[in-house]
Amino acid sequence: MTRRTALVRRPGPRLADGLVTHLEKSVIDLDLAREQWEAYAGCLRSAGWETVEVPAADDCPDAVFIEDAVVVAGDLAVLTNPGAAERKPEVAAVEGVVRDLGYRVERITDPGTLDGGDVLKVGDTAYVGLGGRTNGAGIQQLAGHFATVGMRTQAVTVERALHLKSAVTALPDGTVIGWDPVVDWPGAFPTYEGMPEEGGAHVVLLDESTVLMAASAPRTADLLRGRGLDVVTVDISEFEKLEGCVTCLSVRCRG
Ligand SMILES: NC(=O)NCCC[C@H](N)C(=O)O
Repeated sequence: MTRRTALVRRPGPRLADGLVTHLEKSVIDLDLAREQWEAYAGCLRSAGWETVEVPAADDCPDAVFIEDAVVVAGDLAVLTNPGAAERKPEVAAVEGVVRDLGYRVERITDPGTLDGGDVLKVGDTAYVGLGGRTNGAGIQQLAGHFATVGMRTQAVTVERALHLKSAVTALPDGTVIGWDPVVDWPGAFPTYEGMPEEGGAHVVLLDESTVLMAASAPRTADLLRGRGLDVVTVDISEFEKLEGCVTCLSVRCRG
């Protein structure tokens, strides 16, 4: 497989009813959210990614955070079993899309729960957040599935953030970056560096030298540019109010 396809899912009319766990609820501007989502998808396409829309799930306020519904690795797509009951109906419509893309499909089932936002792949290691949304049974099931594509799985406790990838992501060279106040176990990663802003913990790898980041982390963007990376920024303020970040608005399928 050689592909650079990104799954995305349009925000629905009930976006403002999305869950918040570590933040106070604030007013969401739905029109602005829709514009920001278009701009985000446009950034992916400008960087050479084909975007594929998963059918909207308008009854599910958080469906736009498509990363939580499916995890891909090699030829495998693992449909998740989200830890929040409200989000479980988001998963069903993803299956047809990943099958059409040629993926072999497995799934996380009860009593296991797992949100894709808890899965950080770095090389052939998948770090998986054990916390509010993902439990030990979910991680065990994922480890079994990932073993079939040569990925090893390591659990990392997450207590101060919604998901592991709300706290840390990885640069193209494998360095794990995070925002120290919400990183429970920096020592879990071979290399870890704290970034100066919360939004600076989140990068989407567009290619080997380019990352996509939220506009809310300008100091981190400068810092990463200083390290020789190309940095593309996009304003996702309406999704940040719902504890979303750049990673959770797409699923990158590389092969
Ligand atoms: N992967 C992610 O970080 N997803 C963000 C999900 C935010 C959503 N409001 C939720 O609480 O599930």
